[in-house]
Amino acid sequence: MVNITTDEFSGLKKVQLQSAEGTSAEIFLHGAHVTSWKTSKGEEVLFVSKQAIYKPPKAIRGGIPVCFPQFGGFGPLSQHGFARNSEFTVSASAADSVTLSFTPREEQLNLFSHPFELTVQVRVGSDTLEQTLTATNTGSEPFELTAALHTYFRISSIDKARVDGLQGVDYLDSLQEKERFTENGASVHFSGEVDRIYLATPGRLEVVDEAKGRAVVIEKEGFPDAVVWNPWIEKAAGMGDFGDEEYKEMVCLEPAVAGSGPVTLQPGASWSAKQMLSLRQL
Ligand SMILES: O=P(O)(O)OC[C@H]1O[C@@H](O)[C@H](O)[C@@H](O)[C@@H]1O
Repeated sequence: MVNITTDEFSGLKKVQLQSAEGTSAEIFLHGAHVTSWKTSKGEEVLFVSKQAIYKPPKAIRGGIPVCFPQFGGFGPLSQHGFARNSEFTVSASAADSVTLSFTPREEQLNLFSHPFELTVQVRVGSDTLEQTLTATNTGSEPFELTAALHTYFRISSIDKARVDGLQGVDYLDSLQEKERFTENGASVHFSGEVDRIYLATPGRLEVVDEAKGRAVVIEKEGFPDAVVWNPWIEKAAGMGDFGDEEYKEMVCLEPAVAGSGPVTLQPGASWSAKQMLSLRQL
């Protein structure tokens, strides 16, 4: 049975999930946007800005925005596509999982003339969260898509956090006109703005939080790339829905179809990709 409630703060509809062991998540119908994933001990793993604006069509700052049918500026649409700005409906549910679906409205089809259905399935397990995107081309012509699960992880302090698993991987540096570099370090550390698209990465990456004594393990399928982002001081100050100091509390690690090239979806065909999040104590 689906548990749809009205969020007290924003007045928006959201779905709450709980696993048998007590892991929980909440997902707003606006954007199929996961805004909370709590361990069975009640500890929040995701970051949401205290200044997030809960006014559709604005996307919520934090949690896991769904970037579709475009990631970033890889296409003609505005940044990250329009799924994160759109209302979804519940198409299936259980206590520990929900499937939300979305088809573009007429004005969106004027911008992106390819009808599709997008579903986002979210499932919680014992200290895990699994999220699957599935897109079906319901039109009569092939189209190209890029996408990401733009996951904001809460960390205790940016100087004690790192991303592991990217050594030897090439990346496009979005701060240097997408120039291509190779990651030499065993870990990505943060001491300034970082905005990189790592290409064809391993399927398992980690956001390690030394101060918390834990790592979030990100396993991904169908998303070749991974974006690492922290806005740092200046960009944080320029964002109206993000606190000036909040860059210290978050790291984005985003499984993506981006720099490795778009996926082409033939008429009637479906594309699916997912991330599985779990925890590892250090
Ligand atoms: O402000 P937005 O549209 O949510 O985007 C946030 C960031 O998202 C990241 O994925 C991009 O790589 C950054 O360049 C961008 O600044």
